[in-house]
Amino acid sequence: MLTINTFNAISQRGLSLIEEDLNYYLNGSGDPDGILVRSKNLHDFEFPESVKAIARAGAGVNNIPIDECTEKGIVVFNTPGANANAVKELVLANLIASSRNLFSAVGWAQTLQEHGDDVAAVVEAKKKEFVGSEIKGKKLGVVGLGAIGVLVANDALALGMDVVAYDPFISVDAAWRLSRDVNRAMHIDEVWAECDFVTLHIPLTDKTNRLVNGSSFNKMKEGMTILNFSRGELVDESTLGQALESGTVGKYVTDFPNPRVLSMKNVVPVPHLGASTVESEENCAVMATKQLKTYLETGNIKHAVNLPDVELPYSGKMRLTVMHKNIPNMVGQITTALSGFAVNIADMINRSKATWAYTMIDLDHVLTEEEQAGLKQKIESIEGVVSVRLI
Ligand SMILES: NC(=O)C1=CN([C@@H]2O[C@H](COP(=O)(O)OP(=O)(O)OC[C@H]3O[C@@H](n4cnc5c(N)ncnc54)[C@H](O)[C@@H]3O)[C@@H](O)[C@H]2O)C=CC1
Ligand SMILES: O=C(O)CCC(=O)C(=O)O
Repeated sequence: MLTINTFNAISQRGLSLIEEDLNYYLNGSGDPDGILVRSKNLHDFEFPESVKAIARAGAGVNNIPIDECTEKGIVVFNTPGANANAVKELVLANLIASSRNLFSAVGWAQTLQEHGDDVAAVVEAKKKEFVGSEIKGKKLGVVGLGAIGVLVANDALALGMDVVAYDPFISVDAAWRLSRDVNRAMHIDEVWAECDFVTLHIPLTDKTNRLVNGSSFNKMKEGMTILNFSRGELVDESTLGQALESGTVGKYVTDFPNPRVLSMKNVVPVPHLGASTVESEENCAVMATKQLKTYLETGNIKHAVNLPDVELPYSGKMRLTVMHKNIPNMVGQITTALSGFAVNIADMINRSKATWAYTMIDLDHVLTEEEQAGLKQKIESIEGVVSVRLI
């Protein structure tokens, strides 16, 4: 039996894939084989030794200590694209709503009951204070052209906007999906200088932390709106307040409110709703659960952030999986360890991603419990090996 524990509210569509499988316990013990999580911060979490994999039902993995997990032999998955449409729709909604002052106007209208039969007259007298602008013909900057950024860029074009985008690391897949009418910014400063709206769709990493900072604000077109549905830390809050105060930034729409940002003027706080649709929660939960179960049951890897995709049709009687550093002579040492157990290799695969690698070897017969323990111990003692499983 395998155990999967969950953090956060995971959609029932995903949970049923565990509950209805007799080989699994859901939230069954303190020593799970796998963890399903959404936004819970796991940086201070003590991972039990039993944990072999974590699946993030969502895109951003900054809540998971990836390097620590990798060193401990834990594979970390996410669900690329599974919530992209939900975020895109909310970004477009906020693009229009912020341009039309919709939230403050609706907030005001909700207070009018006391005017009784005069409500219509009060509305007509005051509505000029909420006059907005159309987004058609305005320039939108999209920073990050991944699953979400591409959808936002293409649909903003359809709404009549000029779109300029910046992503020096765009994938070939994303480039194929991007409309050729999206203009390419060669430097992020072009986005700051030219755009009426900028929307951020990049991961939070050491390199992108405070990507939008005092120097960016100095280059910005006066009064621009920034939409941040990626992560709060991408924007330097120590200089944001002044940029909003001076009007350099006209509005800051953020999915990541905190006390500091809430005290600033012209902030539109959204309570982290980017991925909060029934459809997106189901997509993420189902994808994350399937990836996690596939890894636990077969060793095959799809959409891990710390290892490459590795898939090998099961062709032997028993499977050996080894997660190890991407250094010379690892496969040689693993097969040498196997040679002591008089077992033939039916098939094998080795793939690497940056400094880490993964080797799967199908064996032509089932080893005894004693042989399995001996083999595991031998391979675990190879320098650079962080996880060994026999499935
Ligand atoms: N508000 C919410 O509920 C949600 C927030 N997110 C956030 O949005 C982020 C993006 O999500 P996806 O589009 O699904 O991710 P993705 O991985 O498909 O795309 C990210 C893109 O950013 C680009 N990029 C990385 N560093 C960059 C830089 N310095 N400048 C320009 N481009 C850069 C990458 O090349 C990639 O194309 C996630 O990492 C997450 O933090 C994602 C889903 C829901
Ligand atoms: O699970 C959620 O609601 C948050 C989604 C998110 O922020 C992400 O996928 O990066």
